[in-house]
Amino acid sequence: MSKNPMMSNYDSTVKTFEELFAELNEKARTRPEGSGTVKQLDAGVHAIGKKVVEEAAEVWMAARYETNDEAAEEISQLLYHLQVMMLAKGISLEDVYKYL
Ligand SMILES: N=c1c2ncn([C@@H]3O[C@H](COP(=O)(O)OP(=O)(O)OP(=O)(O)O)[C@@H](O)[C@H]3O)c2ncn1[C@@H]1O[C@H](COP(=O)(O)O)[C@@H](O)[C@H]1O
Repeated sequence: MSKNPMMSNYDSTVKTFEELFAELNEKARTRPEGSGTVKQLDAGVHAIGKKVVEEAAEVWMAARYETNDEAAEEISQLLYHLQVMMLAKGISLEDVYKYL
């Protein structure tokens, strides 16, 4: 069990932010049939940007009116779409982390 209270629900079997980014990079490279990520990338930066804004609004509404678990799910979807945007633009994790 982690000593960090922010990580108290962390389960080592779940996907991390870095692991998802590596998976999405691989999808972009290999372009498997049926991948939603490939479809998003093909739709382009403008369409991906709309998804980012849509998911951000869903995070806001879930945080305001729904449970923490529902808000967490919306946050996961926002993180996913931000990663798709990073891939579409060729922005790496390091490019973002240097500003954190
Ligand atoms: N984590 C995600 C993830 N989060 C959100 N989404 C997509 O983001 C959208 C958000 O869902 P909404 O509830 O807003 O649904 P929606 O508005 O009805 O969705 P759309 O009609 O716009 O597709 C859904 O279409 C999901 O497919 C995700 N799609 C994929 N992943 C993961 O990305 C990886 C690669 O996925 P594929 O490229 O599809 O193989 C896998 O590990 C997936 O689990």
